Amino acid sequence: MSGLFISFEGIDGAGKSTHIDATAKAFQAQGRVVTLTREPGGTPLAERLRQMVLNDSMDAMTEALLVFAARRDHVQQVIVPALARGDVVLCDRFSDATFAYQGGGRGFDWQVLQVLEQWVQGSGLGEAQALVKPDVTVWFDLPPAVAATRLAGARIPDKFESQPIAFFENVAAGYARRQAEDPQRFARINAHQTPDAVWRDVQGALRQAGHLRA
Ligand SMILES: Nc1ncnc2c1ncn2[C@@H]1O[C@H](COP(=O)(O)OP(=O)(O)OP(=O)(O)O)[C@@H](O)[C@H]1O
Ligand SMILES: Cc1cn([C@H]2C[C@H](O)[C@@H](COP(=O)(O)O)O2)c(=O)[nH]c1=O
Repeated sequence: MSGLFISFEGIDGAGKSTHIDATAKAFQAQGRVVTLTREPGGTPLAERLRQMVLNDSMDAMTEALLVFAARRDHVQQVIVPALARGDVVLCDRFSDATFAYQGGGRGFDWQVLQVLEQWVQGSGLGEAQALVKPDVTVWFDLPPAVAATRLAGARIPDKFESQPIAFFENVAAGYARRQAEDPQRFARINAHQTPDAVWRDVQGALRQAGHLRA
């Protein structure tokens, strides 16, 4: 059986985490082995880099280089081996988040991010070849003002969660640009609904793509 790579994306508070466990259970009920992971993170080294990215002040290029360094380790150590075993890999954020947050949110150069993506998710030798990238990206699309209301008081905000709504408008624009560049890969979910309705749409999208049975 071949592996399947699904990423979950959206601005902070959009509702990704609420639905990733349910997605894992749905695949396990169909006899699939699931690898649940996240970015930045997923390996001991990448989790250490996560702490820096989420807590330390730095410029946009430093942030981009650290998240790609974490991704390189994660791809090599976890994602590629899991896909080779035939697992379903469910990843809470992947490279679209870098384009959305560092590209859209921070205004870092989109073309430089595309070069880094080729290097990090390819062979690392700069050769033109198939990238390690999600088969499906489930994008939880939620107005930033609604996400802010959901997060208010829920936990101590990290560096990104403390950003103003204007920042998240730019992050959302980054996600929209990524979707426009690769529309077949994206399942855009209206996350401004009840959790049950969002879950129905997530299942519907994965069924329509032929990955979940009814
Ligand atoms: N459809 C929904 N309607 C109302 N509240 C929701 C909905 N989905 C999730 N929530 C609540 O919103 C908050 C954020 O949800 P969740 O942690 O799943 O978001 P997230 O996208 O994973 O956020 P982050 O990326 O910041 O970790 C939680 O308190 C959760 O219970
Ligand atoms: C992968 C990735 C993530 N980020 C940001 C986005 C979030 O604010 C945090 C991760 O926190 P979460 O609770 O796991 O969603 O990191 C980023 O800026 N760039 C990235 O590439």
